[in-house]
Amino acid sequence: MAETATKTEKHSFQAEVGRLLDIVANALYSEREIFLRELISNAADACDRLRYQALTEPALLDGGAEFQIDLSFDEDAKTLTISDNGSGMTKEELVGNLGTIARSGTSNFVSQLSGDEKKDVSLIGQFGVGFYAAFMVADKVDVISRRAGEDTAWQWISDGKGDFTVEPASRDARGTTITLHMKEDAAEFLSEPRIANIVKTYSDHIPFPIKIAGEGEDYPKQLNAAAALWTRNKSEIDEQQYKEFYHHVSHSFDDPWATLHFRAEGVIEYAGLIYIPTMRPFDLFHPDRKSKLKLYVKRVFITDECEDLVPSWLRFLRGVIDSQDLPLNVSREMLQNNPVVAKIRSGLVKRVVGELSKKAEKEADTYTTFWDAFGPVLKEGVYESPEHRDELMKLMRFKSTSREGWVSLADYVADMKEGQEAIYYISGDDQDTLSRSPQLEGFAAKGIEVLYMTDPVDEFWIPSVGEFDGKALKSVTRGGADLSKIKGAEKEDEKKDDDSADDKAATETVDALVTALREALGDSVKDVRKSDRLTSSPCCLVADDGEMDMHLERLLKQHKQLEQGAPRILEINPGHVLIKALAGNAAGDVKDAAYLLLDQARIMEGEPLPDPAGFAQRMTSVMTKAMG
Ligand SMILES: Nc1ncnc2c1ncn2[C@@H]1O[C@H](COP(=O)(O)OP(=O)(O)OP(=O)(O)O)[C@@H](O)[C@H]1O
Repeated sequence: MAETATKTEKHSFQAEVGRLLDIVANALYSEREIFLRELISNAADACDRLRYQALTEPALLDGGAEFQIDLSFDEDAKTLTISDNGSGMTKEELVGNLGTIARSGTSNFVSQLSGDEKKDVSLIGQFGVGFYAAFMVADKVDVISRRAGEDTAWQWISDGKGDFTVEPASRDARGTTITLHMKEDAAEFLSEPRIANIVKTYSDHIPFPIKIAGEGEDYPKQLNAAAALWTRNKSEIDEQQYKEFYHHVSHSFDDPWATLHFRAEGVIEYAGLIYIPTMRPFDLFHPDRKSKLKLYVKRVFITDECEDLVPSWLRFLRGVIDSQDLPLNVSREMLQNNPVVAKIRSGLVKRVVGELSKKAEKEADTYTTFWDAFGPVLKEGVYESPEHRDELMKLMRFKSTSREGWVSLADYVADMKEGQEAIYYISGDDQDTLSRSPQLEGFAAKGIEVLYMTDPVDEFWIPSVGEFDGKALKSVTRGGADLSKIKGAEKEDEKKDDDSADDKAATETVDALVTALREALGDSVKDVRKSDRLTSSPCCLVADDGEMDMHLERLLKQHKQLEQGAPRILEINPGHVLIKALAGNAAGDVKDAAYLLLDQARIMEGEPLPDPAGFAQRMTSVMTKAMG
């Protein structure tokens, strides 16, 4: 930062802003007209913010309590101006808000931008470009802003190429004026019909008048309806208007998957216009898990940080709640543990869960797309809000070993094999790796469906629920798997015939091998036993009943929440040639083989080897012997 004699300060954009600006200027070319929607949206937010602040500090409104947004253009100078009398910004706010992307998770987001236009456009859709959209149409932008309650104004100027300057300026009253110096190829926007059309399309619902300057009696002419959309009758609102309001409140580009517009009347009174988005926002799993619903009181914006308004497992909802019962001067602190807010919350949850249940049944296809985006968040509700557990469990969908698409728990249960008493699942990081797990082999052979649990949250809700419809949820990597009771699709010739004399002898030698392995491995394992769940792999690891699932243990270790895991049970496949050969030689030294089997099972589990050097030595020795 350098200060010159004219008090002009030069600042560089945060690196992420630079990359974002490149993409905004180029990739979003076909949707350029949204620059105006973004700037009007910011102006409206600034008016909302000041209206709230003025509830406790009325002097902030000195100079005019009516809010409005003014547009004007000059064809000769090639400028378009958007001016508001909202909160305005201090010098620090100008530098901070228009030079960085302050939102959490941003660097992560920008690092995902690939330079591939198509992909980037959809990512930006989750993010919203906001103010930076100005550079889609302008090669220079200047912003003059004066914070309500302050005397000085500041001017911010940039060509969007890496840096910006800030210097003192003058402005008659509070608010912000943004002047866009339009690019040669953006002259089309310097026309009243074009501007009027864009405002009508995207910003009709903005609750403040948006006026365009001009000559004659009709001017300044109001271009929008300027009525809060949620206060209007459903019959007066078309789909496009609902969509545009969604874009405004959510700051995203996708379309809503569901729209709930309602009015609750009774003990308490409130209106709601709530949306379920189509796309997962990039910060859905940010640790603060905050909801972004906007709370209004009698049409005055209060806050979008009212955590009690909606449980965190519905934090993907966007939209507005407007209460008639809360006092206008409600402070954000008063909203905590507030009985009115609690009632709104419970009504809202009921409504949303009801809508989801309806859609799950009637629009099964789009419902699974919803589930794919937001299911992992809804699953949190199963253990956070036990009162909704039953309904939420019905809403759950899973990928499984037996089907292409998604399956509900009810459908899983309906398709269970004769003799099957549990709902089987396997948990891990991704379906592809899980599908190759040795523990699934016996289930696959019998055609028993196993659900994939690939969301970290699965490790929490499953133990808290334990069952569905009286059927226990059972991990295929934990406890004994007595599959013999289940009538499967196994081919006749693959069935074990335990009665033959040969097999009896084989069983005895395998038993001897189990004992030898147990001795060789000592405390490295909890036990060694014959497996019922393996068909083609020689061995695998499983957790004992009542012990922590192996995947959860790995997760906790990764997050340094657990130092030492419990020893596992090594299961061996009596039908495998390697095990048969070892069993024939059980009287010999099985130590190397025992550790190689154990390490192999660990590798398949994706677990680090505690003694990689020992593993390499044994491997080398076995290979040398095999070749010699
Ligand atoms: N007209 C304005 N008046 C006052 N503050 C403004 C105005 N325009 C922008 N700001 C400030 O600059 C910040 C950044 O704006 P920007 O549009 O980039 O992001 P945003 O509105 O927070 O979110 P999004 O990127 O999703 O639009 C705003 O949060 C606001 O604090």
